[in-house]
This record gives sequence, C-alpha cells and structure tokens, in this order.
Amino acid sequence: MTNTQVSLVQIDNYGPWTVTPEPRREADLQTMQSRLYADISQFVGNRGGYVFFTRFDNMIAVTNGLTLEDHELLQESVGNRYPVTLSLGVATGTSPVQALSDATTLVQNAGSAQDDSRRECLEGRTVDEPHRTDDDVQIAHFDVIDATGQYTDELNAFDSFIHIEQGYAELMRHMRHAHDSLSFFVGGDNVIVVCPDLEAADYEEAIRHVEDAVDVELQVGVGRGSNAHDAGFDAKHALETCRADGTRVELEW
Ligand SMILES: Nc1nc2c(ncn2[C@@H]2O[C@H](COP(=O)(O)OP(=O)(O)OP(=O)(O)O)[C@@H](O)[C@H]2O)c(=O)[nH]1
Repeated sequence: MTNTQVSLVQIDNYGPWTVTPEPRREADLQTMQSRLYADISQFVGNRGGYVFFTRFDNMIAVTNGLTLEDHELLQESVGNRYPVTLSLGVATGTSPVQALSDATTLVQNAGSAQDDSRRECLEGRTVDEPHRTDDDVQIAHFDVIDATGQYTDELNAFDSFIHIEQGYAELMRHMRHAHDSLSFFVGGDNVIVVCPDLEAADYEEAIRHVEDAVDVELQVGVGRGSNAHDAGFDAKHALETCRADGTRVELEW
C-alpha cells in the first residue's frame, strides 16, 4: 500500500520581498525562481525524490527517502545562497492529497506565508526505516498521444499550448477529486501524477473523462517504488510500452 511522503516548500514572505523597496524587475524574479527550482530539483532528485515547480513560490515534493536532516540541509543551503528562505512541511499517508493537505496545515499553523517573523520553519515527520516498502510511491506518467502530429507540427505554438494546458487542467481536477491524486505539468505534453493505490480501470476512466471533456487523447505508464525516482522510472518504461504497442494504459508491476 502506498505511503507517500509529501513536502510543501514555501518561500518565506515572498510577496512583500518582490515589491520591497519597490517592485523588482520581472525577469530577475523569473530567473531567481527558476534557479531556485532547479537547485531544489537537483537536491531532492539526487536523493531519489521529485519536486514540482507548481506555483514557484509554493513547490510540492515527493520526498520518500529524505530525512528531516536532509530537509534542514536544504533550508540551510538555500538560505546561504539565495535572497529568500524556505519553510517546509512534511507529511505522509496513503492518500497523496491528504499528505499534502497535512503538510500544508503544518506550515500554515507556523504562520502566514506573508509573516515576516515566520522563517525557515520545518514541521512534520518522515517515513523511516523499517517502515519503508517497495510500493510506498505510485507514479503515473501521462502524455498526449501524438502531440507532435496533432498539435506541435500543425498549430501555432500558442494554440498547441492551449490544447495541452486544457488536457492538463481537466486531468488535474479529475485526478484530484475522483482519485485522490496530485498532477503536475512537467513540460512538453507530459503530466506526472502522484497516486494512491489505483488500478488500470481508474486510469482508463480518467483518460476517457479527459477525452470526453476536452477532446485530448492521453496514454499513461504507471510504476511503483520505494521513492519517486524508482516509481517514476518504471512509469517511463511503461509509457514506452504504450508507445510501442499502441496501448492506452500500462502498469509496470
Ligand atoms: N518532462 C518530460 N518531458 C517529456 C518526456 N518525454 C517527452 N517529453 C516532452 O514531450 C514532448 C513530446 O514528445 P512525445 O510525447 O515523445 O511526442 P508525441 O508526438 O506526443 O508522441 P507519442 O508520445 O509517441 O504519442 C517532447 O518535446 C518533450 O518536451 C519525459 O519523459 N519527461
């Protein structure tokens, strides 16, 4: 059974910082946000986790395998190298949505996102040995079938983007409300979904739902593992099987 460890990463007091002493140049904010995301992705990824940029000021990570000491080191390292600091909430559970909700509550209870006195809080708990198992994390990797032929090579780049984003928006809402899962756009036509214990029929239903609602055709590979990388890597292999065999749903276990 899944036991997903989810970390909420929130930049402390970021809103006020972006306009103090006066509004900062947008390109500088975009550069800082994307470098911070890249750094956190490398730190978490080197330890087997995934982090998603989400809203950039709030990022969501799957951190099975990372300890609270790892989280502290991330805070220290970012605090030493960036003009902003991070607060972190960590929670675990069979439902990724519930785990994220608990992680969020921990950060919210420590203070407002725009409270100057709340800095570098670290709240929560991790899944530690001997409780870790090979199916703690379930990752589904969705992509749009033949996005290149349907959109990229056919429409202007912005209209392609609208189609892809519509598919993403419908999938993320449906997976959140019908299947207790967290979906994240990761570039191109790809969406990575952090799931509880779902079965092939659940993914088939979700794909049908998106096609009926917004006419975007998806395929999905699904993997399980003790951390996000292991589960996500199996999901990528399963997606390759979809591409090779023309199937819509492949589970790699
Ligand atoms: N983040 C991420 N992006 C990917 C991955 N694979 C493909 N992409 C992106 O998706 C875009 C489209 O690639 P594909 O999904 O292979 O192309 P397609 O035309 O949809 O073809 P099929 O998937 O075979 O139906 C690429 O340009 C990349 O931007 C992946 O594993 N991770």
